[in-house]
Amino acid sequence: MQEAFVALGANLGDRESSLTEAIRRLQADPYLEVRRVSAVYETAPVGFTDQPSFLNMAVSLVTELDSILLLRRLLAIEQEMGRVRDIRWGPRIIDLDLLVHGDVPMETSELTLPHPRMGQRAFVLVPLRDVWPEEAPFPWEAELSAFSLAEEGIKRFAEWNGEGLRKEL
Ligand SMILES: Nc1ncnc2c1ncn2[C@@H]1O[C@H](COP(=O)(O)OP(=O)(O)OP(=O)(O)O)[C@@H](O)[C@H]1O
Ligand SMILES: Nc1nc2c(c(=O)[nH]1)N=C(CO)CN2
Repeated sequence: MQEAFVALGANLGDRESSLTEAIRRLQADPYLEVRRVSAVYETAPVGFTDQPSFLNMAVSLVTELDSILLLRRLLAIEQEMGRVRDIRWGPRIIDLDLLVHGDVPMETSELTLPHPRMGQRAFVLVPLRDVWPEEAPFPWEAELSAFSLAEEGIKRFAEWNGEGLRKEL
């Protein structure tokens, strides 16, 4: 069993329902065991900026699957939920990115691990920090502490209460 970390994002339609649905699908997958679920953050769009703000979160899970099979299950969830691919970095109902799986880096045309852009993305590192094991050093601590969350347009939006999202008051 190896631990994996997955980033989730949504900025089209009912963002909260999409994230809830994606987590339910991960939890229902017999090959995956979801361990921790981060808080939900509302984040300003990065890359292609003329699009609605995102909700972002992260989960940790354990699995016997190899990294490619794990990625394919994540892509299948995106597809089943109706994700349409058009603009690169453009708006989407749901996005599931594999950030890290075990400690083996890899680079193929289908999958690069760790995710090649994660260190530059506060919207990934902030939720990832929530689910990173306390006993292990967080490898992107320096990158994370260099971000100003206000400047990055990141604010805490909701929590996962085990079944769904609970809005922060
Ligand atoms: N670590 C990874 N996680 C997810 N997809 C990856 C990864 N490495 C390579 N890919 C490949 O990238 C392809 C495009 O992914 P996707 O459409 O989610 O990109 P994006 O979210 O628009 O941009 P970004 O990759 O910058 O997050 C996937 O089909 C997959 O084969
Ligand atoms: N704030 C934010 N910006 C993005 C996001 C995202 O999830 N959150 N995903 C992108 C494509 O991977 C591009 N830009």
